[in-house]
Amino acid sequence: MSKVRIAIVGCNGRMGRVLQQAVLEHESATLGAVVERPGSDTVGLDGPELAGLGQHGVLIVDNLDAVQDSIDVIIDFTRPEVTMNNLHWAKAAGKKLVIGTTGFSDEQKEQIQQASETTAIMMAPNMSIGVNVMLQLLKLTAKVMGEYTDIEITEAHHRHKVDAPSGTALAMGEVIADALGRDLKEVAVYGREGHTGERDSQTIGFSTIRAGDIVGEHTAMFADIGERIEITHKASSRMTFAKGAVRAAVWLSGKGNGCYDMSDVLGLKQL
Ligand SMILES: NC(=O)C1=CN([C@@H]2O[C@H](COP(=O)(O)OP(=O)(O)OC[C@H]3O[C@@H](n4cnc5c(N)ncnc54)[C@H](OP(=O)(O)O)[C@@H]3O)[C@@H](O)[C@H]2O)C=CC1
Ligand SMILES: O=C(O)C1=N[C@H](C(=O)O)C[C@H](O)C1
Repeated sequence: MSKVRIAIVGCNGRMGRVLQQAVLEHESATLGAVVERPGSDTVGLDGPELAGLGQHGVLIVDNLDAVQDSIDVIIDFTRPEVTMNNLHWAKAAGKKLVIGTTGFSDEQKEQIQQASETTAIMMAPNMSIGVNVMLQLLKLTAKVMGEYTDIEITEAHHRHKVDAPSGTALAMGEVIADALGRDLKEVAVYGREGHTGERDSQTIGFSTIRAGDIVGEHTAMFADIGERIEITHKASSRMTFAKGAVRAAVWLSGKGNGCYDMSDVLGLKQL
């Protein structure tokens, strides 16, 4: 079988560099293209070589038109506005799209859903296996203990992260709120300061840490009087996200139109 030809958009970024490595190491994938921002002074350079992976003859371009015939699936870990442009391009060009970017507005999420009616899209704020198993554990814990415990979500990331709370923390909140029949928009509390009054038992609290080189850490606490459960995931390497994204791209290459997530890729919905 021929290999799935993957384009990495944002190839010089923290994720872009490990994504190139993960594609090169995957037996069913090949690096079809590497893309950077228009006007980048890295255009024309060998993408993998710049990422410290040796020469592979895949030269950086600054637009997807230039590589349309060399790619099957796009992997995008950039910024929301960049991803939205790539979404429109993918739709017009009939290419499949894996979205790892976080920080979308509700309107942008709606546009992604709409595009998936005519394009295959896989979107997940966290592509590690561990976080997606954790989301299943949260569903179970919320159903058993959520009604009588105080629920707090904390997350920690590196100093360069630009969105907060993380996409993963928000997904954790959504899974828990859904399991409890609550609307996250109504019950989420994003940080506390001053005279806050006592805790409202229906709320789900979020706390954010930005420091140093933390790759990504997430905890959900379900606290009662006398006991509490804390479910934690710690990523210590971006390769865990990159491997998940490449696995998703290869999986998506065989799928029809629709909006999929990591639980589809990992077969967690059948559990
Ligand atoms: N789903 C998941 O599992 C994970 C998701 N993420 C998310 O991925 C995103 C990226 O994170 P990270 O890699 O740390 O960020 P970086 O800022 O390191 O990387 C983003 C890259 O995109 C490039 N870029 C900007 N504009 C364009 C454009 N128009 N075309 C092509 N490339 C462009 C940037 O270039 P320049 O520097 O010149 O602006 C940069 O190289 C974030 O939203 C983050 O939250 C991160 C890890 C895991
Ligand atoms: O920006 C990051 O680095 C990460 N972002 C994702 C998120 O917002 O949840 C996933 C991961 O934790 C790393």
